[in-house]
Amino acid sequence: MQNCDLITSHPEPRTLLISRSMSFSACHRLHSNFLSDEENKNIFGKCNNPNGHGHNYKVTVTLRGKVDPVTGMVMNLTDLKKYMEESIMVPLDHSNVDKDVPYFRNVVSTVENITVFIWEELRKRIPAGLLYEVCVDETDSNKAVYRGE
Ligand SMILES: Nc1nc2c(c(=O)[nH]1)N=C([C@H](O)[C@H](O)COP(=O)(O)OP(=O)(O)OP(=O)(O)O)CN2
Ligand SMILES: [Zn+2]
Repeated sequence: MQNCDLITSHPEPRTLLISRSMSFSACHRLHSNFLSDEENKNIFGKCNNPNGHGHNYKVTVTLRGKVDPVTGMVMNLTDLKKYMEESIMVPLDHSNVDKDVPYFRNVVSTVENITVFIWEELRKRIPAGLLYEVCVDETDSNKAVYRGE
């Protein structure tokens, strides 16, 4: 047995988490079509201002899977980059989330719902069972994490 075999040999392929991050900029307004103007103002406060406001969102996508013994990869991170560009950058970057993204026509653009939207978009593209977690930082203080439950 050679030295490199000693390092990598294991009875079964090892299971790891791998992650990639990407940032996008967008504006939004917290507003529910199912509430009155007064209720919207009471619940969402300054974030209900009709002029909207913007964020630089940071999204981290984590996959969980077995390392292919030949390639040494759970998934090629360059492929993950492509899936993230299609799922995050194309629909959301430099958008007015509430007006430009049909999903948010009747869904409030909270960081929770944006995180679920991104999960659903990624799920259409990433091979079954690999997507583990989507984390969206809306500000330095506010974030949401979704694992598909
Ligand atoms: N559960 C949620 N609550 C709030 C969300 C959200 O997405 N989910 N979003 C907002 C606002 O849109 C905004 O993004 C953050 O508001 P806030 O934390 O009040 O931001 P500040 O600029 O005041 O940040 P400071 O940390 O106070 O500087 C609100 N709530
Ligand atoms: Zn906001």
